[in-house]
Amino acid sequence: MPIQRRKKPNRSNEYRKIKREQELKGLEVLEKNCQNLPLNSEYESFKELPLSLLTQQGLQQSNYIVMTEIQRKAIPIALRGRDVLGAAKTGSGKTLAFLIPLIESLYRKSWSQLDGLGALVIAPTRELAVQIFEVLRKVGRMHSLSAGLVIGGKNVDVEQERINRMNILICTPGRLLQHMDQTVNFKCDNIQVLVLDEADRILDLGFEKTVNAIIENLPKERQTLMFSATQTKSVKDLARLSLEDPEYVSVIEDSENCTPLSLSQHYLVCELPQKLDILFSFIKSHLQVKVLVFLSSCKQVRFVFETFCKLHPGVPLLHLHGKQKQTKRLEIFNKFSSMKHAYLFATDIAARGLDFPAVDWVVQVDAPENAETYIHRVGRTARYEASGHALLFLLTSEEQGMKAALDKKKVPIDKIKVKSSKTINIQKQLQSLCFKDPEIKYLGQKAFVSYIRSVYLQSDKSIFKVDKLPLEEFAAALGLPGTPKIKFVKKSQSKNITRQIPKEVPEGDTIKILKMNSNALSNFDVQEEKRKEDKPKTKLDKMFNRKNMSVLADHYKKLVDQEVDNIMSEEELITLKRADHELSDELRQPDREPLSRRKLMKANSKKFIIKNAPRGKKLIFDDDGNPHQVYEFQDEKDFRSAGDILSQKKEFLEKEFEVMKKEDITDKIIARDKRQEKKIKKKVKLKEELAEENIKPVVTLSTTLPTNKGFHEDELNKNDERDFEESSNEEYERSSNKRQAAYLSDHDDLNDGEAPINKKRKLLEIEEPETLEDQETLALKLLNHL
Ligand SMILES: Nc1ncnc2c1ncn2[C@@H]1O[C@H](COP(=O)(O)OP(=O)(O)OP(=O)(O)O)[C@@H](O)[C@H]1O
Repeated sequence: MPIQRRKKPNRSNEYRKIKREQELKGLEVLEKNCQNLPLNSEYESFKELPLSLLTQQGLQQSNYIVMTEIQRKAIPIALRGRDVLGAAKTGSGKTLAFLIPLIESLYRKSWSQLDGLGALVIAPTRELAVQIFEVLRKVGRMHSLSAGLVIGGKNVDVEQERINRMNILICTPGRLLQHMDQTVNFKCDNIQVLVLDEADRILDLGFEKTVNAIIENLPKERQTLMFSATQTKSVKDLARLSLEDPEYVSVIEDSENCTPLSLSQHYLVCELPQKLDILFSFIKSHLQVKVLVFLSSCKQVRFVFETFCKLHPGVPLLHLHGKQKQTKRLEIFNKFSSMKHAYLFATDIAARGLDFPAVDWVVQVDAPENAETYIHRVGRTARYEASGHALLFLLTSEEQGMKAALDKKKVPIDKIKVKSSKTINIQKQLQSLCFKDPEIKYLGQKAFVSYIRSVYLQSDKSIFKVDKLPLEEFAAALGLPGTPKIKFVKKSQSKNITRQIPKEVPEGDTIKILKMNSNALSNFDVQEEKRKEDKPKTKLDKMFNRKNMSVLADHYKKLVDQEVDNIMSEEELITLKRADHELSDELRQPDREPLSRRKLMKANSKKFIIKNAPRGKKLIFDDDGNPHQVYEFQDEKDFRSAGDILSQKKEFLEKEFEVMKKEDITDKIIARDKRQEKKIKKKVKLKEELAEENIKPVVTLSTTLPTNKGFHEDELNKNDERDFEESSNEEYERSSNKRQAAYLSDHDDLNDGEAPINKKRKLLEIEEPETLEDQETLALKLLNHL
């Protein structure tokens, strides 16, 4: 009797099974508790909520114990799976209010890497996305979910490789849409939770179309959470479209004002030329503090930063704006976060969501575009339970309009007076800096133009009045020897100028300029009379118009000749809202003016053609003989600023290794195809030769011999083909495995299963010939055999 073996109990398997059952039971209970969570209870701490142990541990280790008001109200609703539209003051903890439900939702669904992307968080700026990512890393540290940051400014290929492995993505809208369009296998059809942080800003930045396109790519059955400190009509419109029966949670409406109670807010009224004197005096009298200073454009920020650094105020100065490289921006963000006493000059890039710890003051040297931006800017101080101060500089012409806008938004702000006796005048120092350093002068000119333009572009004309600005005095206050040329022309003349929009401008931007001209040019237009300017008037103008002049000529050209270009390149302007963020690179062809006969003849003259013929470009050839532009190669300064040499080298080698790997695969495929082609040719030739000698070829895999009687030639050929297919599929792994062939004489009997050698048959096992040597050996063997 056969002995029946008893199966050994596999302890680890059983243990795992029991554990899994317990986990599932735990998840069921958690789900039930969430669904039955009473919403009107006054929860105080996170412990009172039905959260997973892993989240509880993450919160505890990050010192998040007691909930803030928005967390108390929003988290229970979101845990029940409802959509939430949340509004709460700056610094009140909205980030956790959406991150906790997001993590818990995926956890309760036992989300794993196999399930793919489960949650998306969209933020308006890269810095904010990085910050959210850091909070997620802190509170989600005990979970095994994978999370990635998709924010642009980095290599798309690297992101493309990793993006498909993520469960949670924190991203900026443009880059996310780019991946949706370009990344193979990037799937969003399993998304469970979508978060839009600072939704109003996303829309303000002109990302409405992008967000709509993203939402269209997401499954309808999902939870959507939208948060901001300010809610605009456009957010409510978006909420109506993308949220399903949302719960509106607001802790602003209940309170008397919409800024933190621990924030003291003041404004002062001054004239434009006094602004920098007052700012410098403020810095000199507040050295032991951490201050965020807002200015209206990148050029303003750069000029104030560069000049104030040279004036040595006695406190570290930093600057942050959108024209800096991403790595630099993050470096400054981290540096300012870690510093105790410092001044950061910034554009509105730092206005939203950023959580710099312990900022004492927010000083707004240039007025915000509206009350919402004011609320977000001052929200960088007095965060969570800290206190803070805010100071706003207003021009006399701005006071009434801005005060009314702030009152309407319930912003408690008091007026203070500036003691002129205590103000330090820095005009002479700035003049001397501009005189000594053309770069500073150039920056000053650009700062001047960009400020005037930013005022001109503001949409709220009840606050911003460009015609009230004292231009000459302002230029002098910046230390400039003269007032940069910004001509104000009448509306009719501006029409001509808009037709001369350069080719390179994308269609969206063109529309934007046209719109601006049509609604904002009732009295003035910040354009110069292009036609007149085309002809150099004075010797100086001629000199400046000559190419290859010093840097100043270019600066002059940029300031005077290319005002239109400048307007369009200034993306950082507060009110310059991008009309179209689609990834299309269609360019608009400008309308061209008809040429006169004289001009036409001139254009066709030989001299003109030779003079204007395209010049050859200097190219550098690499090792493979491919040409490159000289400036494709990075200059040393850029190279050094990109990080230390070793890590750059490592990164470079890794990238090149990836490229080599891909190239290797292509080479292998080409080589394989060539080999196969060669083999087929040889086989056909061999078959013909054998047919002449009355021998039939039978090709088998090395170990098997056919046992069926009556293998017809067709079948043999089929077998032959299949063999090739197998070989092609396994080529990479088994390219060294050689197949063997057996050649049988026509009257050999293969039927009876006996060893064919016993029969009167000629069996010869040889290796498939691959090289010339193999072929010679095969020919010899065949000759011997015959
Ligand atoms: N429950 C909590 N306990 C302790 N600190 C908290 C809690 N919730 C949030 N914070 C802290 O409060 C600060 C502000 O939080 P957060 O950045 O989420 O605010 P916010 O409402 O998103 O602000 P903003 O509107 O400016 O984006 C952060 O430093 C955060 O660590």
